[in-house]
Amino acid sequence: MTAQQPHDLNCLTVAELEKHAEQCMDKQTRDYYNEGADSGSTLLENSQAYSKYRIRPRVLRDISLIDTSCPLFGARSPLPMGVAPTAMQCLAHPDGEAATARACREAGVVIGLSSFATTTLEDVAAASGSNPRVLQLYLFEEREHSRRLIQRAKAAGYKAVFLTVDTPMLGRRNLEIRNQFKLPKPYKIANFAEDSDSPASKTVMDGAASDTDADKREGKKSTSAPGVHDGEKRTPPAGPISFHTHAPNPTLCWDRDIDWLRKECKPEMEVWVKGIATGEDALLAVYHGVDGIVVSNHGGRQLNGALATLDALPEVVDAVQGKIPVHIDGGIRHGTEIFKALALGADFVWIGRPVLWGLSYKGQEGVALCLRLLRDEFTLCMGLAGTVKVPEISKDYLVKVDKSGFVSRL
Ligand SMILES: Cc1cc2nc3c(=O)[nH]c(=O)nc-3n(C[C@H](O)[C@H](O)[C@H](O)COP(=O)(O)O)c2cc1C
Ligand SMILES: CCCCC(=O)C(=O)O
Repeated sequence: MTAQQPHDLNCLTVAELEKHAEQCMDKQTRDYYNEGADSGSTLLENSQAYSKYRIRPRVLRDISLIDTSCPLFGARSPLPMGVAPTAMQCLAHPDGEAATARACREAGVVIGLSSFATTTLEDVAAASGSNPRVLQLYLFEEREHSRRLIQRAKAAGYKAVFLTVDTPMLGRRNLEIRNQFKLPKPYKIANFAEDSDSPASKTVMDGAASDTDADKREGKKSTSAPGVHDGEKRTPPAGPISFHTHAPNPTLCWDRDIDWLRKECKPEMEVWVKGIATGEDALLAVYHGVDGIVVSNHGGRQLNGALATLDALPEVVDAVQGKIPVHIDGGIRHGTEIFKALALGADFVWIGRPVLWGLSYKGQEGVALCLRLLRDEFTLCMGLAGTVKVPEISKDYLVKVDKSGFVSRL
């Protein structure tokens, strides 16, 4: 990714990228990617939260040399921005996660790979070369699947495991239900294709109609669903691995699971938790020895009515007091918003849907475009605000504007 790259005159903003992507995706994919849980108010507020803050630019500061780099996993990242893990990218483009990985490599931007990717973690590692990658983990009740995945990630040079902690149950996504979402042929939930050798597994892995998913959505009896305690012993979900059945794990808890994960991952890989939204849980994360946290509400796809991530960020930053890095995702659509998140104390941001829009627009080239737009906007914002190094970005550069237009310093 070079600064001299010519503009795509049809697409100069992430908002335009979203419009193009709408034309490129089929309805099932568009609905799955873009929707939030329930009414979608948290999805909306994740973005709107950024407009409550305005930037206080400083001038006459010689900003001729701007350094956008920051520390990440013991090395330096050229930008305080990575690609968030999002499932099933082959829905956006046949090249899927491999295309995203190649664009990330070109830009030097870290890629987060979903457990529920349509490309194996080994193929993504090959497409990444020496570029950093992290594996997002859904820790299954059936530990062996997760243990194998962790070992494979270690062998393939992943820097960290990001345990998603905001999915003890699956959020209610009505469009997904109405569309009877299923992964079309020939795509597979690639990382688990080999784990599923029963005939029943095969149908789901091959992308055929997923009765299991439909049953789960319709509330038919499942061993994994939490509910009123009826005295029966829980048994982990059996059969084909699909995200409806296996990703939500209602048994996850701090003591047993975080300690287990640290033992499995370390020292080769760091252990992070993704989906922290309160100061209390941030403190628990520090207590349990995780290497970092991501303030996230899963892009508004889990608990609707939860606080926008930018609004949750200050209490998390206060609680952590610099002991571990604090990252954030959700609703970031412009480089100035990266600046605002950093000014409020985040060390790094992750970008979800805009990357999927880029991928559906033009595959690898579209992801590269998305990363370039955000990079250029962020660099411009740093310069126009009078900052030349990422650590200089602080709350001194922001004010908050309330509903009546009253402006207050932070
Ligand atoms: C289509 C889609 C699939 C996602 N899949 C995963 C996933 O597999 N694991 C995960 O932890 N988060 C997943 N996420 C959440 C993202 O990692 C991230 O938290 C969110 O997209 C950030 O919000 P943004 O899309 O507004 O940038 C997904 C999000 C979307 C939109
Ligand atoms: C738990 C579902 C797996 C994919 C995902 O995380 C999402 O669609 O948001």
